[in-house]
Amino acid sequence: MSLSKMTFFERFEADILSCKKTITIRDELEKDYAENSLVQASTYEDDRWFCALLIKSVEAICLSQLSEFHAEQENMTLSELQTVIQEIYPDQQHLYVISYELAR
Ligand SMILES: CC(=O)Nc1ccn([C@@H]2O[C@H](CO)[C@@H](O)[C@H]2O)c(=O)n1
Repeated sequence: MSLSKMTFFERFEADILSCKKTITIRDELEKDYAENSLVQASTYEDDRWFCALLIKSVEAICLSQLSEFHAEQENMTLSELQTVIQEIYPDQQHLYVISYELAR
């Protein structure tokens, strides 16, 4: 079964709802989202639902491949994104780029 729920840090909620953040980068434990499936998004801090997302793709990535293009889709600079990923997933080289659209 593919996953049907995803949590985000609350600080990213506004960017997701305004479509400024259209990808998330996750590890092995959170890669099993099916393309074209609907996923319910809630905040990590208090598990508050805030939107439904339509999964567009899930692609494996090596940290060394992280680019300005990914950062743009995160509404961050590349160095901000590298810092965030280092904080959430220290020492992990293999991650997954999950792209999504806001479901309306
Ligand atoms: C709350 C939880 O369980 N996990 C995560 C993991 C990641 N992210 C965000 O995805 C991007 C790349 O990782 C960055 O914008 C991250 O901050 C998130 O919001 N929540």
